Amino acid sequence: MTQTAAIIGGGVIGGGWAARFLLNGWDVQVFDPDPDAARKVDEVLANARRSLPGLLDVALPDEGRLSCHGSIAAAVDGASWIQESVPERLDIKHATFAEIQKTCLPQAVIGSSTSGFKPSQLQQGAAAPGQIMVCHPFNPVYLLPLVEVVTTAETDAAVVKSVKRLLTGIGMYPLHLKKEIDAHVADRFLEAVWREALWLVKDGIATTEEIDDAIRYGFGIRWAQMGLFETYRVAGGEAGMKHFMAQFGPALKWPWTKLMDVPEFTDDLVDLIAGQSDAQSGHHSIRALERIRDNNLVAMMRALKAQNWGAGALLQAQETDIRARSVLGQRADDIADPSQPVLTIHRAVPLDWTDYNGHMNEAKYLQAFGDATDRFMELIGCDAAYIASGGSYFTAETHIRHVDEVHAGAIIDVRTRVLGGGGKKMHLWHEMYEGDRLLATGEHFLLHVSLETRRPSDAGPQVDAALRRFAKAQADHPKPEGAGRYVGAPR
Ligand SMILES: NC(=O)C1=CN([C@@H]2O[C@H](COP(=O)(O)OP(=O)(O)OC[C@H]3O[C@@H](n4cnc5c(N)ncnc54)[C@H](O)[C@@H]3O)[C@@H](O)[C@H]2O)C=CC1
Ligand SMILES: C[N+](C)(C)CC(=O)CC(=O)[O-]
Repeated sequence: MTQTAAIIGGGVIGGGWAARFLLNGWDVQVFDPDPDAARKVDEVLANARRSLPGLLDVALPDEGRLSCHGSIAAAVDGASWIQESVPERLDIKHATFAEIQKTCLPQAVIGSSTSGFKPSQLQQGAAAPGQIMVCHPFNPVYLLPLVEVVTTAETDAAVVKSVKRLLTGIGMYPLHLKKEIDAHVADRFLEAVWREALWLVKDGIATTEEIDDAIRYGFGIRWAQMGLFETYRVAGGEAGMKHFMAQFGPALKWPWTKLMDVPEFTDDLVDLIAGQSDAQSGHHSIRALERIRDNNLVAMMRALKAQNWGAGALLQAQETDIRARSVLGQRADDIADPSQPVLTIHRAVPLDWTDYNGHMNEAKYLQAFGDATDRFMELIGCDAAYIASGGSYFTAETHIRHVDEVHAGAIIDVRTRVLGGGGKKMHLWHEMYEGDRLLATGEHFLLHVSLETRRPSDAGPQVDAALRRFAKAQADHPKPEGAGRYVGAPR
């Protein structure tokens, strides 16, 4: 059954939460008193639609329904998750919780996006304190997985368990903190770095752009994949962490830092920072910067996914879970009617698959058809275990016809037919669609090989039988239009 999330406050963060829930199949009900809020949420959603679905190599569930409401009571009606993202002021947050708790479901989770307040502060004076907890996300909420979950003694352990399950289900990484503290964990780092950067600008040591360069050309990339301690462990060389600490620990006491002071936010300092920031990035609109940021995040996260590491390992796990629950997790025996083409790919076109022509690059058609072949091999039993036992298929010949273009974010399906197969041979026909629009066809001839001799060999009996079952059941279908075509054939 579709679940409903209420988003109270639809600004930068509320809009991001709305997109995260919606694109993971939840219905979303928004309340925000700003008359412009629906437009802003729509704009965030448009950016999310072009970036989030393509993170995975399998489609997310169908998008839920979005509605905007004129009161908190209407927005929280029937919601099992309520995410508060109103401005960072305790009095506004308290008034919002009081209004929510007048009518919300008693079992609903009330998560607060607060960047700094402790959950015990949020719970003060609440009708049901145990229902309120910190669920602190990171911008853009629809792409970044981290959520700091901070609870108090009032919070039921079973609720925490269900909160973690629900957040994991929408592709997030709940980090449950052992103790509450002002600004949780991640914002304490960010504040420390920000404070130091402000001094560097104020003292004329570096501009905003130079500081950003110091991060993005170096330790920023390093942190994204290993964090702080794992990075420093490696930096200690063979002698490891203890050596690293012995060598660099004393430096912490040298005057390298002004971390304990905060520069005063005088008009001069604000103008200096804002002016440098305008010079650095003012030629891009905020929405354009968001799109640049999202393109980069998607490319980096997909690179981490290929390595099954860090945030990428989380994507792998989500993808495995979605596949297992869909027809893409089927084996040949699960398919009652083998006479029909088999769905082998159901996914969104990722941002990093598009090119200078603004559409899916030709190389990615081969990628998608290659993935469809891999999926079909798995379906007939040529899976990781079979390959480890020494047999596999190598592609000998490929012919792709590009019929129509497709853009980032579109959901594409590949349906696969067997034109022939058995013994050493497998002849596949892939058709790629967006809805019922044919985008491309791929004809692929593969040979079964022994991975030991690297020479053609007959497929194992179970793989062979499964392949022949499809080939026989589909043999009476007319030959697909375009099959056997070659580049010089008359048009
Ligand atoms: N912007 C950021 O980078 C991050 C912000 N947060 C936290 O998220 C929360 C929201 O921050 P932003 O989205 O950045 O602020 P924002 O200013 O973009 O959005 C706040 C929204 O709340 C609405 N609002 C004001 N009073 C309201 C009320 N009584 N009921 C419902 N809506 C109301 C406003 O109209 C506005 O659309 C804050 O607690 C902030 O600390 C958390 C992570 C990152
Ligand atoms: C600046 N900030 C404190 C609102 C930042 C956050 O809370 C998290 C983020 O997205 O950086």
